Amino acid sequence: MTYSFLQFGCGNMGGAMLTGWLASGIAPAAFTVVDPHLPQAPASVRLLRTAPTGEAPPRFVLLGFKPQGLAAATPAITPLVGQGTIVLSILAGVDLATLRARFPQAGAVVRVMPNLAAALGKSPIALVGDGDAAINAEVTQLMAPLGTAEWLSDEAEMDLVTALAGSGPAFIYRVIDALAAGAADLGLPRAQADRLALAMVDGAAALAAASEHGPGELARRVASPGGTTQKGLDVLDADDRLASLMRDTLRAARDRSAEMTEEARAAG
Ligand SMILES: NC(=O)C1=CN([C@@H]2O[C@H](COP(=O)(O)OP(=O)(O)OC[C@H]3O[C@@H](n4cnc5c(N)ncnc54)[C@H](O)[C@@H]3O)[C@@H](O)[C@H]2O)C=CC1
Ligand SMILES: O=C(O)[C@@H]1CCC=N1
Repeated sequence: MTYSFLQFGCGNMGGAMLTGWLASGIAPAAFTVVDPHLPQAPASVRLLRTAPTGEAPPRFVLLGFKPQGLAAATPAITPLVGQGTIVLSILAGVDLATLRARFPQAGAVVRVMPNLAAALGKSPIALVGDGDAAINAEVTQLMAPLGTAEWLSDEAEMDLVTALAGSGPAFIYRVIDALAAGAADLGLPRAQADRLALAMVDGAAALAAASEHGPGELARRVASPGGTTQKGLDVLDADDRLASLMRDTLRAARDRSAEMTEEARAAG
């Protein structure tokens, strides 16, 4: 597959996606990055400070800047979006209607919600768009090197999916940090606690991903009756503690995504 790919914004998330694509063997020459601040693009990727002029619209345009930058960025991007262009947007909270209003001439607009593990090909990639089945298949193929594509049946799910799949790594990093901090408080040297917590989470996630069993059954298998694990699980489970903490966390992130949708609509 050859790509003609123009990426606006190559920071944390756009950079992770580009890293994932390049690692999969796609030729760097397939990509042009437009970013006013990126210090350096990966080797052989064309880096421009402003949108190119006089060039034919590419097959893919990726919007990879902050959601609040969409209105200001639109005039420079518009001439590069043709009827044969698929606009891919990773902008949290910017809905298809807003994107379509900005790029009415696009062949399709597709919202993409990845996370930073795209750099390793291990991101969930939530997708929703207004293209046909052939376009969706093409986008699925494009996303394959970054992780697991998951098309949503309803765009309304995107706020919650953003909380879970997009923001989720930050929540897990907090958990890793809290485990290590807890162990340090209870007496382990902090650096050792950090190493142990990270190795444990890495192995536990890999095992869960490889296992035919769900996390509930895996937890049961760790917990010997009358042993240490059950005592800890009793603390997490008491009064629905962990479950309600996770629900509240996701709700807050989801609601912020919905607010951002309104803000992006209001920006015109
Ligand atoms: N950071 C994350 O884990 C995730 C971020 N996202 C979304 O990705 C987008 C980018 O977020 P980050 O990468 O974290 O931000 P960032 O601040 O690291 O990167 C944004 C980049 O866009 C560039 N930029 C700003 N205005 C531009 C313009 N008009 N044209 C071209 N480039 C421009 C900046 O120079 C910067 O390099 C956001 O819309 C966010 O909602 C989505 C999923 C996960
Ligand atoms: O925090 C944010 O708004 C973005 C969207 C998902 C992850 N980062």
